[in-house]
Amino acid sequence: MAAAVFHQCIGAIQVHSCGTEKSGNSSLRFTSRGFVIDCGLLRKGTCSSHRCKLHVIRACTSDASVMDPISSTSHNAIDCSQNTSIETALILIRHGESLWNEKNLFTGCVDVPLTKRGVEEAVEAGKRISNIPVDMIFTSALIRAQMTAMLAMTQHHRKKVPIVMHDESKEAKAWNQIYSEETKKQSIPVITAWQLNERMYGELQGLNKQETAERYGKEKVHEWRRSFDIPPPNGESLEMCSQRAVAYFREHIEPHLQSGKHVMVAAHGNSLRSIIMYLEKLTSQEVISLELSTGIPLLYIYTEGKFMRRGSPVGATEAGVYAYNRTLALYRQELDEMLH
Ligand SMILES: O=C(O)[C@@H](CO)OP(=O)(O)O
Repeated sequence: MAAAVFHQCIGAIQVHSCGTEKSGNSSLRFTSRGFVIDCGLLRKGTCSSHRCKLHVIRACTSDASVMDPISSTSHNAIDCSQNTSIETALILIRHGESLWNEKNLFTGCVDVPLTKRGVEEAVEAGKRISNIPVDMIFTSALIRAQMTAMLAMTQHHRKKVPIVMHDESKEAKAWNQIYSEETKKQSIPVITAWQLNERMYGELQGLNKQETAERYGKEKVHEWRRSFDIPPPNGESLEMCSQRAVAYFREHIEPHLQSGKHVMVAAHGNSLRSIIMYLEKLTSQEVISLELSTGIPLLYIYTEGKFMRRGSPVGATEAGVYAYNRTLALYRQELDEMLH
């Protein structure tokens, strides 16, 4: 039944439609008036089978106030009598191009900033996710990931202020306290963690990739770069990197998703490959052919302990990006109402 499919998509809704029964790949498109059901029968506002004009549905009544990022209250549990499971967004972004990417040098844990192009990539990434809610940001301890996260957030429609949390000492913690609840609500905590750093490339750090291949042979260098368990000289293998990155993700990031927070993670090629390996249950064979572009955000929806990949939002105005689940759709509705 079509209605059942809709219920799966966004929870309890009122359907003003012809009640056509058609199962399959129905999807929801957001408009300023509500959610347009695209059940495959709807074309340009009329149902091709039944000439039913209004295929507009609204989510169940909910004040769905969005995010209080710093306090731990979650507002995602929407008061619908049906489907109350929490769905949250996880955005992963590899940093934009760095000065050593540009020079084709092994970078690893060397703390190199973005190029001008990297800055532009980060801004572009921000546009793509500008309508996706973000309650918390995790970045590595490296400036290229932090720059990417901050630049991306300059594009976000919510205009909340990302604030780097400093809890490395008692003093640091005390000295960056915020004393206004209202200001806290307009902030997004940014947590930095070395565990999300790029894999440590050992004695390859600072060497040119092309010259290293000429010196040690292409196969050897490919093995260092893309095997799962063979480390470069005195560096970390992908397996070693994945042990710390995935442990951090499971202990420190996943609980926030579970509690209803929308999370963005800005990190690196290999720490993100490790996390994606975990999210998508890739084998060590599969992960070695996974490549991530700089500055392209990837969206996952977390619900009931599962991660569902939604690809990369293709643009801030792309219809459909926001209707992946009812929480995102309601968030989008609030944004629209706020902006117009
Ligand atoms: O140099 C590095 O730190 C990484 C990412 O740029 O390189 P690779 O893609 O070879 O793992």
